Amino acid sequence: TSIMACEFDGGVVIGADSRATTGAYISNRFADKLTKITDYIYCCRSGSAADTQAISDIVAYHLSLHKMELGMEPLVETAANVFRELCYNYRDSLMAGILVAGWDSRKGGQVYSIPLGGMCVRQPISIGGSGSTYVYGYMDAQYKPNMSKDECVKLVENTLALAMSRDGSSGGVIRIGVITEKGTERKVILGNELPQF
Ligand SMILES: C#CCCCC(=O)N[C@@H](Cc1ccccc1)C(=O)N[C@@H](CC(C)C)B(O)O
Repeated sequence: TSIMACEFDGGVVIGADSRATTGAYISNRFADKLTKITDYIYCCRSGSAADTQAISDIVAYHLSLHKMELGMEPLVETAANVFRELCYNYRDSLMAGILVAGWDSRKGGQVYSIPLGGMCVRQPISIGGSGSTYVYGYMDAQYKPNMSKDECVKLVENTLALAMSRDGSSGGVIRIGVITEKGTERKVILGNELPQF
């Protein structure tokens, strides 16, 4: 897996490849690793498909109750904290590297990284999954503060395309999501349309 999330003024951009593997076999070449938690909060999943699906379902459930009690949209940091609580408390039983990203009325666009082990840290830009190891240098070299939405989308597409070309556990299509106060818009870049370097 190669996943990425990037903050910009007014929202976040999220992205993922679409490959699921069972050993060397590609068990799903069109997986959707961008998973809805609330209307304004998504997560990017890496690691065990089963573990990350189960965790996402539990967090979505808790936040749906919290929204009713609160009477307003849940905060992104609240969602990240519920993910962290599960990923840390059950760290010996789980294989899950998750990026939590979304928009709320208090802090706007936010990205929280929850790697294996269950720590939680906010980052303006974050990558994860097996493919991320190949593109840390590219991300560091290309990132600048206060990028526009379109600049973030381009950086996410390019970074994921590079990771997918190097990592055997990443591939397929690139799924992109943009989350702002207006909601979420998604698009797919097909395998034959990926940026070429
Ligand atoms: C059996 C079976 C199907 C296993 C599918 C399955 O979880 N594959 C995993 C790799 C993995 C991990 C831990 C144990 C085994 C196999 C996978 O493809 N993970 C991708 C993300 C998920 C959300 C699709 B990525 O991290 O590469």
